[in-house]
Amino acid sequence: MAKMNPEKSNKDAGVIIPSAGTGVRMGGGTPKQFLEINGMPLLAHTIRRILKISCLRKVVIPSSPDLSERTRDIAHEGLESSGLSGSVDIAVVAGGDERMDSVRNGLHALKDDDITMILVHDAVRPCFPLDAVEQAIDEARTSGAAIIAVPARDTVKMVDGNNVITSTPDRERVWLAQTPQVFRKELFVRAYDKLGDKAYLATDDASVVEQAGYPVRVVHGTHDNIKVTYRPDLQFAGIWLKANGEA
Ligand SMILES: Nc1ccn([C@@H]2O[C@H](COP(=O)(O)OP(=O)(O)OP(=O)(O)O)[C@@H](O)[C@H]2O)c(=O)n1
Ligand SMILES: C[C@](O)(CO)[C@H](O)COP(=O)(O)O
Repeated sequence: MAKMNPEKSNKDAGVIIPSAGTGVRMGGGTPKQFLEINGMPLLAHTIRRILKISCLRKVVIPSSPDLSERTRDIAHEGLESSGLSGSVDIAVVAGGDERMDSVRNGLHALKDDDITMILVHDAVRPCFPLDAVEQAIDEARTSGAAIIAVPARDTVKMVDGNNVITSTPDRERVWLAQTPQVFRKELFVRAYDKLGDKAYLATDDASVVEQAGYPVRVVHGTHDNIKVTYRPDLQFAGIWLKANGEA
């Protein structure tokens, strides 16, 4: 029987970092994950912080094929600077048309790996809270699925096609989904299998699991954990990363 590398033996998680978007809302031609913040691509910041999660064994990055080499270079630089070359594997795979297609491809690359937990984290969320992620991993180990989210700060309105308010949901029960989102591998695979070819567009990973009928818990995140979407978000992320010792 093949001997397990001792540096990997206590690591049982894989992370999918979907990075195949084109950044339409950011504009400007360069996909936002390659824009520089404090002298480093946004994707590099996200990877370096993700590598601080102690149970990670494998990082899978869905990327558009023309940018896969650049993506691989950024990922390997991150791995080397974190001193984890011997204990974490990296794979870059093809992304898909929608975020959920990219995640599906990432999941395919992890299917046969000897891991029990899967995290999914946007390439463009570099300011996530590590302690909350560890809590979400613990929660998902026990209950199957947990995501980082924050309660709504503002009053929420449901609005019809004519911009008329139709209802005001109870704010106490409205949470905004972020990433990382964490799942037991066998449950996440089953949820995607259950979807099959159904035409269903999930804008996050928990939705796929909810559709399959499994409960997903929320763990309190932070409002700082923004998804870099518009130009000013780059500035916020730059300040946050400096203030938190991340270059
Ligand atoms: N087909 C897609 C679309 C998105 N993503 C990734 O999913 C994350 C969140 O998506 P979003 O912020 O919407 O990124 P973009 O799709 O690039 O942005 P936009 O919607 O403005 O075009 C990003 O890391 C993005 O690269 C992906 O891997 N594959
Ligand atoms: C997964 C996500 O980041 C959770 O908030 C979000 O749903 C992604 O949405 P987008 O349409 O790809 O920006």
